[in-house]
Amino acid sequence: MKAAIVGSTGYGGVELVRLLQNHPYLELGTLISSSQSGEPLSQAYPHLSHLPFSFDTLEIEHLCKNAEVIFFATPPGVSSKWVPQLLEQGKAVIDLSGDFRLNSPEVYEEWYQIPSAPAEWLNQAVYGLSEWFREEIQTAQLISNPGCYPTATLLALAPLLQAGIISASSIIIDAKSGVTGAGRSVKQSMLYSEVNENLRPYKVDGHQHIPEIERFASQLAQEKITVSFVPHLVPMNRGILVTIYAQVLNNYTSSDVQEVYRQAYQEAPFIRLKQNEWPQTKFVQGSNYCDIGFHVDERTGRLVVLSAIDNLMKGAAGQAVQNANIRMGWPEDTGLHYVPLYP
Ligand SMILES: NC(=O)C1=CN([C@@H]2O[C@H](COP(=O)(O)OP(=O)(O)OC[C@H]3O[C@@H](n4cnc5c(N)ncnc54)[C@H](OP(=O)(O)O)[C@@H]3O)[C@@H](O)[C@H]2O)C=CC1
Ligand SMILES: CC(=O)N[C@@H](CCC(=O)OP(=O)(O)O)C(=O)O
Repeated sequence: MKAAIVGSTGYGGVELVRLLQNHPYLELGTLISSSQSGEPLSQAYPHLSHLPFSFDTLEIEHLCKNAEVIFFATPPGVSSKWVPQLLEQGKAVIDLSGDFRLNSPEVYEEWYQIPSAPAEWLNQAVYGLSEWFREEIQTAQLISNPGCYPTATLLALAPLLQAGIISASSIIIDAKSGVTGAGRSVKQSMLYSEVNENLRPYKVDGHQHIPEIERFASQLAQEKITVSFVPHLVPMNRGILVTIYAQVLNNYTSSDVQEVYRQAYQEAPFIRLKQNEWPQTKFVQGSNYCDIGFHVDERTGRLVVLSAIDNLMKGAAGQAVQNANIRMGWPEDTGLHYVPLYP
């Protein structure tokens, strides 16, 4: 099956190129760039000079002719303009951007500060948090891939919220990300000299992933949830670590929490429950795993949960391929087998 990648000059896009090279059922049909069309892939990424691809222009007819599934790895506000036309042509679309993750145009415009896709299209999107929306993904025409922070956060929180183990009003999320999370476009704040030897909190007064986390946490818990969420930029390329604090209800113990996670994820090939060491970004680098560990602090009555992912893999391209696999009825881990890197 042929795939198109729109935004293939970016970090999410090039990670999809890496993954599709080793996918037995998906092949690269066309790589789209709005700024470098006609240029060889190797010009943007010299390490890929073995692949005989040049970038193509973004046109509906070209996409439809060269792909059955289309990945958008573009900044906010791009996919919402193109996806409705592709859906009308019967194509399957997996969108890595935030354009279809919220169900209210007003909420999207408040947090993203740009025009939203129309509500009718927002309502067609299925949220691609693979482990929790598998059934819906199987028949979706438009899969809205989750944000990187919401992926790490919701995978850690969902089992606890469903089991009613934590107080829904007590959730605090302390999140850290590597710099590839900000994309490849040039920004002064992302210069080496600005980022290196620095630990930077940002968007402390409101990050666009808050409404996404709250929407799906509330849906999974079946009650309204608000969270405190503070992201930080860490001087490393890849990786997200979130540390979540919440009040434990009814004196639930460590073994209760362990059992809740075990049951939730016993058939989830990419969730690893850590018992003998804490999750770390290095242990998931380049992989589609989400490593989860926890500690029930009996002294304070609080649960601390740690969740680590690679932002470009489980947080973006890896989960997008996992969703394509689920959608097409292939084994969920097709093309995602991982040979660990260390150091
Ligand atoms: N980086 C990450 O860890 C994660 C990113 N995401 C989301 O995925 C999306 C892609 O992120 P990322 O790869 O990091 O971003 P990058 O900035 O690295 O890449 C985005 C690409 O989109 C293309 N693009 C820009 N403007 C347009 C336009 N108007 N029309 C068509 N294409 C355009 C650009 O390519 P060109 O100019 O060549 O067309 C660029 O290469 C974003 O929405 C991001 O928020 C989600 C989860 C994690
Ligand atoms: C380190 C860093 O800057 N990360 C980005 C993640 C962006 C992202 O993935 O945004 P959407 O998924 O909502 O489009 C940020 O915090 O804005």
